[in-house]
Formats: sequence, C-alpha cells, structure tokens
Amino acid sequence: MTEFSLSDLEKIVGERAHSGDPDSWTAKLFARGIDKAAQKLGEEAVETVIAAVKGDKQGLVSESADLIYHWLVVLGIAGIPLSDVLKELEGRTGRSGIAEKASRPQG
Ligand SMILES: N=c1c2ncn([C@@H]3O[C@H](COP(=O)(O)OP(=O)(O)OP(=O)(O)O)[C@@H](O)[C@H]3O)c2ncn1[C@@H]1O[C@H](COP(=O)(O)O)[C@@H](O)[C@H]1O
Repeated sequence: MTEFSLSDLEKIVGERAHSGDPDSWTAKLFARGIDKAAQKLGEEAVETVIAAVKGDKQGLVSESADLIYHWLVVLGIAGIPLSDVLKELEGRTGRSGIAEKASRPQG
C-alpha cells in the first residue's frame, strides 16, 4: 500500500502551477486556463470510461491517474481546495439513502 495521497498530489500541483518551468505540464495548463484544463479533464474521463467498458484493467488504472491529476488541476485553477470536496463527501456519509445504496450489491 502506497503512502502517496491525493493531498500530496494537490501540493505538487500547487507548487508546479506557477513554477514557470517550460517543461511543466501543470504550469502550461494553469497558464492556458480553465477552458483547456477542463477540456483535458473531459478527455481523460472519456478515456477512463473506454478502458472500463473494454475491461482493460491496466488502462483503467493509468487513465484514472490521468483523470485524477487533471481533476486536481481544474480544482486548483478554480481555487477550490481538495479539502472542500472531501468535506462534501464526508457530509454525505451520514445520508441514509446513500449509505443504503452503497451497501446494496450492484447488479
Ligand atoms: N500526474 C501527473 C500527470 N498525469 C498526466 N500528466 C500529463 O498530462 C498530459 C496530457 O496527457 P495526454 O496523453 O492527453 O497528452 P498530449 O496528447 O501530449 O496533450 P495534448 O496534445 O492533448 O495537449 C501529458 O503530458 C502527461 O504527462 C501528468 N502531468 C503531471 N503529473 C504530476 O504532476 C507533477 C508535476 O508535473 P509537471 O508539471 O509536468 O512538472 C508530476 O511529477 C506528476 O506527479
């Protein structure tokens, strides 16, 4: 089990965002703005869906990583900390409907 967390990645994204490093993809996305970053997020989402429906497990892992990275970039450009999303998720854990759904076998 890795110790690496989304919070670690959020920190890296924040550090690279305004690094001015011409080789930094993160810096490029921040410079190009929310439209380009959101477009990339959408593309990665589609690629994740394709890997899932194809049953491509390694592809699903790799595309999920791309998706989560681009999602954190979009959050960063929008000025929303990861902790806001985690708080939102935490707030949902008490909702009985959702808890029931999560415990039901999928089919
Ligand atoms: N996790 C990632 C990560 N995942 C994907 N990518 C980049 O996302 C880009 C987009 O992927 P695509 O396959 O769509 O690339 P592309 O076809 O070249 O892009 P376009 O032609 O569509 O513009 C690629 O350049 C990938 O390298 C990432 N870039 C950075 N990170 C993390 O961010 C850190 C800082 O990276 P830099 O900002 O590049 O220094 C890295 O150490 C990583 O931890």
